[in-house]
Amino acid sequence: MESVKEFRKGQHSEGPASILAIGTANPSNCVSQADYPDFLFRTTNSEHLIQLKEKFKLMCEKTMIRKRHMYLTEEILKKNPSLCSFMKPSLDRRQEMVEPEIPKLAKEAAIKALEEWGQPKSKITHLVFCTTSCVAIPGPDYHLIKLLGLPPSVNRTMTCLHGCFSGAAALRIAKDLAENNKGARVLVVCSEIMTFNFRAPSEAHMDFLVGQTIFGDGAAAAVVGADPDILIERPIFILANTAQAILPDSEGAVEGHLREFGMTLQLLRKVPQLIADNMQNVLEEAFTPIGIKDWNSIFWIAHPGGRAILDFLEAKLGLKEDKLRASRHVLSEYGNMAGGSVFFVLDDMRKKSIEKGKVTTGEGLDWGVLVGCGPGLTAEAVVLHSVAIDHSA
Ligand SMILES: CC(=O)CC(=O)SCCNC(=O)CCNC(=O)[C@H](O)C(C)(C)COP(=O)(O)OP(=O)(O)OC[C@H]1O[C@@H](n2cnc3c(N)ncnc32)[C@H](O)[C@@H]1OP(=O)(O)O
Repeated sequence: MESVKEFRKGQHSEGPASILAIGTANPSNCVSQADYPDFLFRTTNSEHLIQLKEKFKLMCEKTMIRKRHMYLTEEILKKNPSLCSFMKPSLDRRQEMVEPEIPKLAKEAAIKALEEWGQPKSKITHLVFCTTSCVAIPGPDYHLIKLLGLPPSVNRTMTCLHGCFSGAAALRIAKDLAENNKGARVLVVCSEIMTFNFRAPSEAHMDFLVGQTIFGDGAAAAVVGADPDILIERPIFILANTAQAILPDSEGAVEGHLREFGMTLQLLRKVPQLIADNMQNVLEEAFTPIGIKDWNSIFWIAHPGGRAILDFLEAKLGLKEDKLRASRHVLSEYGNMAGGSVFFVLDDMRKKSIEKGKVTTGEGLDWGVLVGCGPGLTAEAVVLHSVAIDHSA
């Protein structure tokens, strides 16, 4: 009989986990940022708040967001007036709406990732599902298994309410699963429809309004696995190392509580400063084993949390202007879609790297970092290694 030690040896992968495919999806309804103030103040009967609307217009302009996808349309809002008040009880309606939609949107992204991967879905062994938009049992992970027709034996992990660091956290979990279960193929999915955030404007609660200038709806999926069969699988980014930290003196900086009127949102103005001030330590923790200290020598997948966050990060770390290009592009085209955003950035980076004739998926560079910051404040970093691009293929 094999010893436990021998048996365990056979359970580990030989090499590190990689991202083998990426898919993204958004609701078809798309709102231009320039039109959003009219949309918000009209649908919430707030047109009389003339000064607040002017201020909101300016805030929208400063986000550097061009458009966002939103599940909520004027038609849906007309049928659900409780969402258009500031604080009327509306949690029931909000949850009833998103519970079926979160797995549906997740399915769209997952199908694209599975198609790119090109392998039978019966080979998926694990599912990591993240959302901050709904709470239900069984959760959207369960419904996604059914919608995709995945085997009922798939091992599920659901992370709820990790907000904007959930994408990075999901990759950390997927890496651990793939490297500790030989042959595992992990489907990672983040799906957000942020109806909790929509409400009438109030001058007394500006953080709600900041949320309404930046959040967008979207889902992203990836297939993660170690020891790829290079005849049939193509790694895109290798997951080399991970690190998570609660940032010092950041209590209450991003906070939310589920209440009868939806989710509260506390977003302190010092969020961009706090993230920027602490990023050096987060990066050192993640990159010390690799020996990299020059943050301009790596490619960047920063969570597009808001324009000010990217600006502060760039200034504090002395990053060259093009380092956050992919994050700024995703922010501009989709807004902040919480955890899924970093997968949109990864997708953009590998596609642009091919288009521009770069030698690797990381804009021609070898090493890179994916960072997400969210409630806590919690920062999560994933050290990535790019993969060579064969332009002759
Ligand atoms: C959900 C998660 O898990 C994690 C997340 O990603 S949470 C979201 C994280 N994102 C943020 O915190 C947003 C970061 N902020 C920004 O990008 C920018 O501040 C912004 C685009 C919203 C505005 O741009 P700006 O250059 O700061 O404009 P600025 O002129 O200084 O501010 C405009 C108005 O915004 C409002 N404002 C900005 N940040 C605010 C905040 N956190 N709370 C309340 N009001 C705020 C203020 O009313 C301000 O007007 P006054 O100066 O007259 O008070």
